[in-house]
Amino acid sequence: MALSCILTDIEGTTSAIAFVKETLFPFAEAELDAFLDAHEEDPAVAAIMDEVRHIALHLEPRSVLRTWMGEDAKVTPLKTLQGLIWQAGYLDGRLKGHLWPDVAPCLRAWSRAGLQLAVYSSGSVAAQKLLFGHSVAGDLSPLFTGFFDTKVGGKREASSYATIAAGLHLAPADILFLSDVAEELDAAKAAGLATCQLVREADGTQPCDRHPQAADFPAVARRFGLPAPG
Ligand SMILES: CSCCC(=O)C(=O)COP(=O)(O)O
Ligand SMILES: [Mg+2]
Repeated sequence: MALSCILTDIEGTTSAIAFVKETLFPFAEAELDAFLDAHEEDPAVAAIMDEVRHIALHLEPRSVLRTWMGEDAKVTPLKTLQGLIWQAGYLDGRLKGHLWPDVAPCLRAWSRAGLQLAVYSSGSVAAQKLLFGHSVAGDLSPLFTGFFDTKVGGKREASSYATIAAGLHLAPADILFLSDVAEELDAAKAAGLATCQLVREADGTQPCDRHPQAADFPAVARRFGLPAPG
């Protein structure tokens, strides 16, 4: 199998689920009202609020956003807004993007070897760039040539992966998708991508025997014959 691109999920794959659920999400929830009071008139924020009103007709938009936050709903306007709120936290140092220690060395080795790297997360593209740009391992954003979010579709829909492959100008079979979530891997496999489930003990991932499994990124490298850090 000649892979030319690694497409990676974030939560549960490069980064701890606890970082997303216990740091990022509470940060956005705590800052929501202050952020909206200060920025509701900004065109980007006004467009998000219009989208919320369009989806949840007749409901109070701030309450809708809080309900979605409570449900961890992967709704594009919420994910876009969270990214805008996190920006201030990353820029003033209150937030630092968590990465498991095995991740950055492998990403660097894979990029050095000429593999393309791309991200597909429910978090907005802006949020992805912030996490990798302000990560515990430094600024990794230049390693990536593609960032994809729910604007290409949901992560459990095969068509999203076909859209990503087309966006990267690659055949689906050239791309290896890494994720902890079986339904996302099923969708990627249905679109023709190679798949590998990250089963991270610390995250309590449920193993799925429909896909190759790896405990960390070096195990992905061994399983797929990819370069490993020297
Ligand atoms: C860009 S980090 C924030 C991740 C996020 O908002 C989220 O909902 C988790 O999505 P993922 O697709 O990475 O599981
Ligand atoms: Mg995940």
